[in-house]
Amino acid sequence: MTTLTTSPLAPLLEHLFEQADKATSPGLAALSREERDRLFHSKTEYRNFYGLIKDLWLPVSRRTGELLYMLARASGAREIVEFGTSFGISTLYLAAALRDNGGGRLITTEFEPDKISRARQNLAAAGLADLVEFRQGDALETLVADLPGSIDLVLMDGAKSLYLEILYILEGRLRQGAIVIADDADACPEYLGHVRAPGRGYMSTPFSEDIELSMRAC
Ligand SMILES: C[S@@+](CC[C@H](N)C(=O)[O-])C[C@H]1O[C@@H](n2cnc3c(N)ncnc32)[C@H](O)[C@@H]1O
Repeated sequence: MTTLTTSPLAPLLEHLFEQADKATSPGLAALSREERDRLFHSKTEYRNFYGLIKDLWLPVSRRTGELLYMLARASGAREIVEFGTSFGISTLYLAAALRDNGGGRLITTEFEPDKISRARQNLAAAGLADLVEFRQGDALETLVADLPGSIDLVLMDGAKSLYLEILYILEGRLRQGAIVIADDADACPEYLGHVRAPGRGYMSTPFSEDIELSMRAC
């Protein structure tokens, strides 16, 4: 029996994935494919882009969620940082792993206030709110202070154009053996270039559904 596979979390996740599937975005529908692509990759207009599509949940898949839970459990993670909370689906998987590891802290950050508020409710409904510290604002600002001295696991799932900048902020605190999971990493070639380059201190491999799985090796 695990927190992930039992009530209240298991039925809650089913319900949330159903809700996520139903969400639509007038903001996204109004954008041309070219404009969508440009904003998605922009390093300066990501705030505008995610504001336009704020009705979408954009959650990790169930498989990726299970992978997050397994990686956090297998590594015995106690200190986790998440970039990109949205409605808190990935947060639920990671917080469940912390609970089953015996406790810890998950710092998660999101700039849409309505999303943070819904994520808070979801974590409370799962009985996992005590493990999560929500930081509202741009991760480039919210993650620069008050971080754990040693980070065990990072999930990158916010604006793809910022993955490398966020990694630079966290890098000095990653413990040896720390795991970094980057969702939709193909959208961020400069990030992939860094974690895959010899001599940068990582082992890294593409893994499942557009994930880059990296480990801080030294
Ligand atoms: C792909 S969604 C995250 C999905 C979430 N991890 C889940 O599985 O439910 C990306 C989220 O990151 C947020 N975001 C993007 N860039 C951000 C930034 N620089 N700072 C804070 N939040 C950001 C967006 O508003 C959006 O809600």
